[in-house]
Amino acid sequence: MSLRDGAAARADGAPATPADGALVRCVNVARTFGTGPTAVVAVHDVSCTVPSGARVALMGPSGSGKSTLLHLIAGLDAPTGGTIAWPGLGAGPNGRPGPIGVIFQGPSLIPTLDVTENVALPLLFAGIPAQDAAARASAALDRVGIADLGPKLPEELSGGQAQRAAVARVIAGRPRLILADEPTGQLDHETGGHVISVLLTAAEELGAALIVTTHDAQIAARLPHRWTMRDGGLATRGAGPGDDRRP
Ligand SMILES: Nc1ncnc2c1ncn2[C@@H]1O[C@H](COP(=O)(O)OP(=O)(O)OP(=O)(O)O)[C@@H](O)[C@H]1O
Repeated sequence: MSLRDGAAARADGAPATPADGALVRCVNVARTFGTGPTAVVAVHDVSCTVPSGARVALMGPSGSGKSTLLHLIAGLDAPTGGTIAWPGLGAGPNGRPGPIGVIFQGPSLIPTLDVTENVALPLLFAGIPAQDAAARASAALDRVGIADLGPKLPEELSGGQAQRAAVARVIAGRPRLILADEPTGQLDHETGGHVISVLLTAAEELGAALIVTTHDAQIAARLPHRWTMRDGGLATRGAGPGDDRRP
């Protein structure tokens, strides 16, 4: 698979094009770690489409392959089988798919940088001039309700504030797809609910699709589309209230 391949063949053989509204298309995707008797099949035979505007809760037991699938969709990892294409996103710098924002499990802020610098850093890496990056970082922090925390170091933030900062870092990049890997896993229920609200608002304002992995049924209920993984496969699909679309 080439990460530049923005028009890989669909399962029916037709080219995937932005015109069909698909941001991401996975066809028979597999990811095996290692080889031989100790190989771990983390994901197998997953076919799914992420339409623009999707709001997906990706659920499933621990070890069922959710994070692995998310990393594949993000283009941070390559499948060992099948194809992934990003027909609605195209290729960004370095051949990686175009604007995708990823929020990882647990703390992800660089401890020696203040919050504004953390949010601005990916913009600097993307070649945006320092002054513009700082302005976009401040605006993103304002959007998630922590404008006053810009000068703080990550260690001075609560868990919920740190996740808001992680959301701000994603917003600043203006992604068309946001992937959040258990963004509320280390937060109490109420704080987690606020973080999901911030994510949903951000996705709405950016016109971005959103996939959130979670073990929390109440968090999942905030998203209309439900995908469930089991033993590396996508076991059930659709299933949000009033929505039976296939993934
Ligand atoms: N880098 C790796 N090397 C080897 N095995 C891995 C690697 N990453 C994941 N795995 C294995 O792949 C399987 C799926 O892991 P994954 O993290 O995708 O599950 P998950 O559903 O996200 O779990 P959780 O809900 O606990 O985060 C597990 O058996 C895991 O041990």
